[in-house]
Amino acid sequence: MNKVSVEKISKSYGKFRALDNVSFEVEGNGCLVLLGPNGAGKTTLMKTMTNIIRPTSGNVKINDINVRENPKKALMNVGSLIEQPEFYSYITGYEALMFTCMMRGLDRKTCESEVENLARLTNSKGYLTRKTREYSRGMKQRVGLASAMIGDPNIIILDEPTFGLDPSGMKEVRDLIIKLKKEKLIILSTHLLYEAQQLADWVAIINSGKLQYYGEQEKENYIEITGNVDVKKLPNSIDSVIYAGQNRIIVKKKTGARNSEIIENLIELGNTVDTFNYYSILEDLYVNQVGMTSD
Ligand SMILES: Nc1ncnc2c1ncn2[C@@H]1O[C@H](COP(=O)(O)OP(=O)(O)OP(=O)(O)O)[C@@H](O)[C@H]1O
Repeated sequence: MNKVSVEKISKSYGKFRALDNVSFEVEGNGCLVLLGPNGAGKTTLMKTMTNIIRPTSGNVKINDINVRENPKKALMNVGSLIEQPEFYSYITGYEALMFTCMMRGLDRKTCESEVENLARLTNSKGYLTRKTREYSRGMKQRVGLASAMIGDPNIIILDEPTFGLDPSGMKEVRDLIIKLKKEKLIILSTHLLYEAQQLADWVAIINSGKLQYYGEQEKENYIEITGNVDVKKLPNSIDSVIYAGQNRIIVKKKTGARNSEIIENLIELGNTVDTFNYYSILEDLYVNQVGMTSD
């Protein structure tokens, strides 16, 4: 079972409410992406999940075990990377990983092969023997990611995992998460909607400490069609029109409707179709929930 239950979590810093009665439950394998503007409360939420801070009220349960009451048991199978990873500057990345691994109760030999394997996965092998004070932000991030994966946890919580990485590094990490989420529950925050579109099975949008939206990412239900399409001549396989402009419409298709069938029907009804592609409504959803920064 991989389950995280956030129950009515609030967190105040003095009079300021960083989190306000946030509740949701995520269960299964896949990736939950937390979205929201700077200062929305994403990191604070992840810190309550991993027992780094105590919520003012509410509970987080991992696999039904209360993180506050029984942190060791609740977090036994959880790996995390919260905020920017910092290491003692006088140790090497290898030593930092070995230390974390041994803290997890694994013997030296297992730790050596584990660190070797994670160094390969995160592409950090080339500099692991250097002191961490010499690391760039991206190098630290990769070692931090490796550290979050030590012991092969079933649940991994990552605060902006691609922050500071170069474009190839970002892709490597995204590919790694796509692989990991097949058999784990990943919870991550990001500001990159493209990343969220690629990774998310579920999306939570947080704004000013409140959960504004929680739902599945309906990746395959929305279609963008360009061509000469008349909204009065749409087949039954289309559920609703989200946007209609000149030569471009965005529609929600009916569950189970096949794309080839929709295209055929559109043409039979006298429309012309130039392009037909999946459309992510995540950006529309985000802007609807959060508004533009200049609002
Ligand atoms: N220790 C603290 N003391 C006082 N206020 C804090 C503290 N930590 C966080 N905050 C405030 O709580 C709010 C939420 O911060 P948080 O770091 O959770 O946001 P975030 O959504 O992760 O932002 P970002 O996307 O910029 O990383 C912010 O207004 C922040 O200033």
